[in-house]
Amino acid sequence: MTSTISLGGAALRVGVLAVQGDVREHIRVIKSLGGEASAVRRPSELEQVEGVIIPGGESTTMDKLTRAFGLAEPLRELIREGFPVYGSCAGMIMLADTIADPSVDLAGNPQQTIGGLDIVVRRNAFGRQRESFETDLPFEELPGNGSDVHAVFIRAPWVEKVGESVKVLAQVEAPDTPPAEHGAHTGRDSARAQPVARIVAVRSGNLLATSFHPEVTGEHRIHELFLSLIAQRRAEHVGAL
Ligand SMILES: NC(=O)CC[C@H](N)C(=O)O
Repeated sequence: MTSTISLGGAALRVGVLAVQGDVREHIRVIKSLGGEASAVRRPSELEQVEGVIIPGGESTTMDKLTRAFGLAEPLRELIREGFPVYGSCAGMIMLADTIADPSVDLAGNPQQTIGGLDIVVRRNAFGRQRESFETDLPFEELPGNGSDVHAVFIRAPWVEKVGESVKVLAQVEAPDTPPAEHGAHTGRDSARAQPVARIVAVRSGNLLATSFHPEVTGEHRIHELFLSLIAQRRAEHVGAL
């Protein structure tokens, strides 16, 4: 497939944060769409790219390594300037301003995030019974024919609250489990619970986040949407010169 998302012939340059997690699949999808994709492990590598993907993985580890590699502060600064970032699963947690249930290390310090997205996320929110599942979801703002997205959720977070700047792009029906029972509810509990819609994809300006993993199913439209945010930003910058 050739990309329609390039400007002046130069491919869009996307970095994938490569301190931990599911890096290779994102690089493959961006390349298949005609973009340039590279792993980002050093602050200097951030200067080579026009947008960053924060992949799925384990947000506690990712937080520690992102700070240890000196990437957290430069990323925050870029986000303040409108730099496009897409976070998937643990990446969504890293972009959230607030974690409802952060993990706490032995010294009593809660995990941190890069932030920028005015949302509250809950980690591992779907509980044991639906720890990993797949489903088809309507998803707003996608390029193409508007058909549902096949979404794979792996110990995924959901978004519990969104600020005014945040647009909800997708929701999924899940049993209405009280927070105290997260991770511990039984089949009987969920049979009693009424399903409610949980937010699983959001966008705020150039920040995009999904609870699920589109990169493992051959679904490319979410990456295309992300590339279009980068292309738009490049056009604005060129226009401003
Ligand atoms: N697939 C994922 O990225 C899982 C995220 C993980 N549960 C976390 O809290 O970091």
